[in-house]
Amino acid sequence: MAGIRDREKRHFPLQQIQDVVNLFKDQFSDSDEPNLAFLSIVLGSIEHILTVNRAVPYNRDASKCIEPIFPVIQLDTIQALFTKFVTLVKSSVDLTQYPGDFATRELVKRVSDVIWSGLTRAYYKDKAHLQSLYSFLTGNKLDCFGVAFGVVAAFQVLGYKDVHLALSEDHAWVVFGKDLKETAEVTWHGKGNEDKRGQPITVGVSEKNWLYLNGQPVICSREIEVAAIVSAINPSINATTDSVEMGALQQELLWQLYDMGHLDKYPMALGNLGDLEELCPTLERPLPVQIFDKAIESAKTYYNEQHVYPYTYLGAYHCRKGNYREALKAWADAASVIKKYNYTREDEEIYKEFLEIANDLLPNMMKSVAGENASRLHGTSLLHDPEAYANFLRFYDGICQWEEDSPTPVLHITWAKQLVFSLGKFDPKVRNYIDIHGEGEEDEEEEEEDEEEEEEEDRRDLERKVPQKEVTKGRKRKRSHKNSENGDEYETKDC
Ligand SMILES: FC(F)c1nnc(N2CCN(c3ncnc4sc(CC(F)(F)F)cc34)CC2)s1
Repeated sequence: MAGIRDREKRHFPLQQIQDVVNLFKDQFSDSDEPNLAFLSIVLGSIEHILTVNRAVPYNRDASKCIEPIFPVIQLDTIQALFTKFVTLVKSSVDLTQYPGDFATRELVKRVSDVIWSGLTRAYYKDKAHLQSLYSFLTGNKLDCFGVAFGVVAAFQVLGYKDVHLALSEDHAWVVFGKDLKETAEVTWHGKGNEDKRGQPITVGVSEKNWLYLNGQPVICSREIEVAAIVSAINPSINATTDSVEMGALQQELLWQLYDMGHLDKYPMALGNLGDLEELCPTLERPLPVQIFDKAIESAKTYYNEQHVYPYTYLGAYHCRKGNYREALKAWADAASVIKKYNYTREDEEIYKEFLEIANDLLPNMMKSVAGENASRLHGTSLLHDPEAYANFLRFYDGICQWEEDSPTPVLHITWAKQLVFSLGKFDPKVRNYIDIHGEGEEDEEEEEEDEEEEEEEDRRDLERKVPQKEVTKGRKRKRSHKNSENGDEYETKDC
């Protein structure tokens, strides 16, 4: 692994967002890999100054907003930290004990221990700004993602090309070896769970398990690892304020990675970009909904529809915009993904996501729609819309199916109370306009229709031989439409 070369040095000192964008562009400009440790230290040091230690001159005259500032990042600061990381990694691992081009499980565990032992004993693990090597090298603190990323960056320093980051929607681990066939835990997950560092993630562990995305995690290349640290940028200064400069830098870098195609297989990064574009739209760039749809298409194309967040990003966006029909459809689609999983105790994050939708967002949405007199009087309200009702039922059906065969229950009395509350808001007449059948029944119906078509074909044959006055027509097929991507169909008749 080369150190910091002229290719990096010539961009310093970094004085504005464009300098950082150019530095990143340069990292992808030739055959060498982007330098993960170096880039993480750069991003972490900028984030530290813009969010944690905002040495912004306090503006006494409150009427003038504080001029956006950008810290001047000196090369020697970055160089010192990078050297510290390289020294730590190279001095802790005696590579003569690990011959061969590919990493071994023992070496992966060793490097994970090196990062692990560099952490302070006790600290709040889910605090903000603990994701970068800047945090590791200046504060000895990393979050779950940061430890996994640190292991991959360390292997790059040691000259390995096979160790890569694997990302699910709430966990991170590494893949390594010939054809990236091996997997290993390198960090902890959640609270109160023993870490399983060094262990492989077997099919038995990942099957029907949301934490491991049923074997469909994002397997990063070096470029997608850069996208991961850009996506992990946290512009928040406190619970209510974000650094405009840090958010702008993250947005710029994500568009640069997007243009190079490095977000194509990374739905969550596309979701992050969609959220940033909602806050601060970039001229001549796709709209947030288009970006969220790209994330959905990416999850369909590369991850066999096993990812939930692309739909919850879209649903949250539509809910914020008051597009309640579209929000309902996105949430029904999200539930149609989660129903393929069994809920286990380490899935709290996605549980909280669906709990908020079912017991907070949906009821409030129904309340506000029920209050809209005009649309109610004209029957154009969502409460009269059979498609909205069908999506509402599909949402809850998905959650019930999620709970089925799960070792941990999902539903409790609050879910039931909120279901009754939301369900009761729909106009009773809407129930006359939908037919419900699962995937199994639909096959029967299709068989029936196939038989009819065969009979029809026989009649036409007969007619051609013995012309008759009239031939009875097959039964008229009701208009049916795919309400979801996974084959469940809720048929609606023309109302
Ligand atoms: F509206 C909802 F769907 C969401 N809003 N923000 C969401 N995020 C925020 C960003 N986020 C992420 N964004 C990019 N990459 C990753 S990799 C990962 C798992 C772990 F942290 F590595 F363990 C999480 C994550 C997690 C999901 S989902």
